[in-house]
Amino acid sequence: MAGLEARGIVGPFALRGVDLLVRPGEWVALLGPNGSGKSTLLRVMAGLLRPKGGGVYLEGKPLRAYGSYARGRLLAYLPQGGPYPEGLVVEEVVRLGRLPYLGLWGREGGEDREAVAWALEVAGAAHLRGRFLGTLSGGERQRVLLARALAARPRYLLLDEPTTYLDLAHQAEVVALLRGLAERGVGVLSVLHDPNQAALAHRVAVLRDGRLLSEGPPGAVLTEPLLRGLYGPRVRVALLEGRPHVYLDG
Ligand SMILES: Nc1ncnc2c1ncn2[C@@H]1O[C@H](COP(=O)(O)OP(=O)(O)OP(=O)(O)O)[C@@H](O)[C@H]1O
Repeated sequence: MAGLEARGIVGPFALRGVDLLVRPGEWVALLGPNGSGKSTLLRVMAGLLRPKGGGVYLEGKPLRAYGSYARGRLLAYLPQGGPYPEGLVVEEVVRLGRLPYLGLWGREGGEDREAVAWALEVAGAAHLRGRFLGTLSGGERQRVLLARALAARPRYLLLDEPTTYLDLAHQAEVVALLRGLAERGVGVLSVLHDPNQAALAHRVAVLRDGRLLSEGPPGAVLTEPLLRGLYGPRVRVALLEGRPHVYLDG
């Protein structure tokens, strides 16, 4: 079956039985309070953490049955924090994203160079290509790491808070990019804290205390009762052009 699927994930840490399916061609935003298990779920779905119960399936096959290069060609993961390869030049960092195609000693071909150039361009990092990663601002670095994930041209993209460190204009660009990638067939799962960014996704999944509280189209999930339950009684939701717009009263 097409898709990246978490089935009955229990543990590690907070997760208490989570089912989530990300299909090619859709962007799912994962929302939830601090400590609810979002990053843990993403790392489990990227194959970086082993669940205590349940399993992850990539295109119908258990994720752990894939070798790391085969998995890396299908699925890319953008972590929330470091460590960062600070001593590398941006272009080298992004080329690391091609590792699943090259192996450790592989020779780079035209397709690899094209993918790196494309990823730098769409992540808005092409002008940084000659800079050392360690000299960049937080937002610039974030765009380079996004480019590294894109360079694999993955079928599934898992992103942990991809808009952190970005200024307002770049946040909007990344959000538009996620939607655009999904529209070109990529399955995107992104942890986001801003419900107004999540409102632009095709589907929103909400985690609380390690369980999936709600899942569906943004208009059905991002309601006042649900958001007040998560973030307190001051939350208000207005509809702007048919989409929920979330703000705090007073
Ligand atoms: N390595 C670890 N060892 C022990 N507990 C951990 C570990 N990693 C995460 N946890 C715990 O698991 C729970 C979920 O953490 P997780 O990082 O998945 O939450 P989150 O929803 O991504 O939070 P945030 O919004 O703050 O990033 C937290 O209570 C956290 O303390």
